[in-house]
Amino acid sequence: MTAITADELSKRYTTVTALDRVSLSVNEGEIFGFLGPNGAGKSTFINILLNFARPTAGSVELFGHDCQAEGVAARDRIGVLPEGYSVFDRLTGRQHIEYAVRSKDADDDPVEILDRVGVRDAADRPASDYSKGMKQRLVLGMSLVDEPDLLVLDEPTSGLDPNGATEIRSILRKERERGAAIFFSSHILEQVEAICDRVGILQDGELVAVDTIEGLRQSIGGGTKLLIDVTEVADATVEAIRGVDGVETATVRDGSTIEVTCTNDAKMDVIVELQRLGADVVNFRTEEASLEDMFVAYTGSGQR
Ligand SMILES: Nc1ncnc2c1ncn2[C@@H]1O[C@H](COP(=O)(O)OP(=O)(O)OP(=O)(O)O)[C@@H](O)[C@H]1O
Repeated sequence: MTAITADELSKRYTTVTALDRVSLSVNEGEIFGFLGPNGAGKSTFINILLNFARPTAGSVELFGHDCQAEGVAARDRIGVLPEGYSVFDRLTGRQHIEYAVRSKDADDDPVEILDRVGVRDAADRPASDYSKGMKQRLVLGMSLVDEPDLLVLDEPTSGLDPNGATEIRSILRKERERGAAIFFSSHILEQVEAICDRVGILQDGELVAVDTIEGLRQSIGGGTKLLIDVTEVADATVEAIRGVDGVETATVRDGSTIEVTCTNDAKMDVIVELQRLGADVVNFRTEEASLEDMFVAYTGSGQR
């Protein structure tokens, strides 16, 4: 059974189409990255999952239960880390988890959960004393109560430093190991690339791509990135490279490196074109396309 199944899901506000016929499925036990720039519609999708908003058309199910018509049953097997969550300043970490255990009518050991999210040593301190990373892990811990089969996380690593983000990712990997599916929204590409089995890219409410990272790489033509160091870069040279068959993007990095994403077959054509234009090539090397390169190729926009 799939964890999430969206079928032609649309949401229109008065003047904005926040979601435009989005169809996707998230399998049990996979980490799915839901990626898109600000305003793409990620939170709207999650709000409909949680029945905080109703779709204008289409539907979405959690474990076979319609999120609107059978909201309670749909949410029964999920844990949620909402965007912009807050903690209760006067309650300790332990009291937060105890609260979640009671409200889910579960029987988890709060200390074991605090241990899993790395705040066991601070169990009896008020949450107001916690760092941002600790607060984030504490709220993540609340979402882990009752062993949910799906975790829905809205920007779980936003505002964290790289160490904080790494800690969250390692907790999520352990959740996947025990069989949970994870739906993870983010506009930070590195976060998604580092952990997700599959990625969906949302742009202006439309799902423009959904695939494994490797699959996305293949579909932008093998996804090779060519880095060419030249003594001088002329705009006309970069423009001419963009015109070579098989080239997706060509940009200038650090003033003297031309960065080209292209199919494997186009690599030599790019070098030949540079020679034809009289560019003085000092060095060239290849890299695999990153998720950011793919994001640019799919949405035509930069990161953040
Ligand atoms: N309640 C609302 N009323 C009107 N428009 C809304 C409402 N909620 C969201 N929108 C609009 O819908 C679009 C999608 O917003 P949404 O918050 O889902 O995007 P997002 O991808 O989560 O963005 P971010 O990464 O900034 O959180 C935006 O244009 C937003 O302004």
